[in-house]
Amino acid sequence: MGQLVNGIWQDVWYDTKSSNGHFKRTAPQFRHWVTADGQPGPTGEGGFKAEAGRYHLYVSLACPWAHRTLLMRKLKGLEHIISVSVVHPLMLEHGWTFATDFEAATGDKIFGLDYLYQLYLKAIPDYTGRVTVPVLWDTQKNTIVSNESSEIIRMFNSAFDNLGATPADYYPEPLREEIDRLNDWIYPNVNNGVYKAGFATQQNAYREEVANVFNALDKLEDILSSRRYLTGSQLTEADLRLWTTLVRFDPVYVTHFKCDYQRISDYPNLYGFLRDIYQLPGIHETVNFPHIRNHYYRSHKTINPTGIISIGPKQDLNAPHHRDRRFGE
Ligand SMILES: N[C@@H](CCC(=O)N[C@@H](CS)C(=O)NCC(=O)O)C(=O)O
Repeated sequence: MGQLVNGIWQDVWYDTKSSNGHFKRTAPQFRHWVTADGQPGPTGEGGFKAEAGRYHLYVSLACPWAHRTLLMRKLKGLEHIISVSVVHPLMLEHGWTFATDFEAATGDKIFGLDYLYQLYLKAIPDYTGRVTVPVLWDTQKNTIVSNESSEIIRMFNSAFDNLGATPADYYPEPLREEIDRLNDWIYPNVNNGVYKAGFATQQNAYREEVANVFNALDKLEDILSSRRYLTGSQLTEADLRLWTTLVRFDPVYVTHFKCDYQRISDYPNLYGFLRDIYQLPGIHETVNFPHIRNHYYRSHKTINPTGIISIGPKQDLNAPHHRDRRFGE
């Protein structure tokens, strides 16, 4: 765990002292957009035209943010258009590495690098900042297009549609406002909420953060009691973004991040929603529990110094959910 400072790797843990024990996530710095015609997107520069085989996605199978991008790549049928490298699940003194001594850790398929930070240095030799996954790499311009998953999934949703992507829209125009509103509170309270609870270093900070997590889960349970997905009958990016946290919740966040007031399996609707999406075609192939559980329990030495991986819950994600029948779809 660490970061780059003026192009030099420094092995330091998150600073929570300056924020009264609260964990603060820093903003990603690469914000260009791949677009169908290469015109600039909402941020960054233009020149990143959608082309088959041009872009490469670097992910961790453990990371919920990287998982969003893998889900969208799968649902949009982009596997033959965008290739992927998978980092090793352990993130220790060198940050994410390309070691291959773990099943499904592929190494760096483009450059054969040892560490992910070396990729950031290829983009900006004196880069200062965190070295995070996912990363969308442009093999033509030899740079990082984006390291912000919420934007990468929007690109995947539409930019490659003329190149044979599966025709489906997970950010449909009529639902955009509602999706944005959902994302706006689900991200701080749930996706990042569990990290803020888990990385808190003062009791008050933890109490505040963990309460936010469960208040938000109660609200979500209520929404999902009357509709199959968050905005109704259609699966959208808001569902996918929530889901990558839910699938990690009982196996990791309950014990490792001390989010133990309730499990997802204690919420009938959230648990049904979790199983519903898990059972959609192709989705379970993006889930790798050995990466997920090894990453968290063995990488975060400040909160789990022994590196012992808990036994984990008894959970059958293939059990019937009946949400399709219940909501008439
Ligand atoms: N805003 C980023 C956040 C990604 C992120 O924080 N990824 C974590 C892994 S789950 C990471 O790489 N952390 C390394 C670090 O913070 O040094 C996104 O959504 O793409």
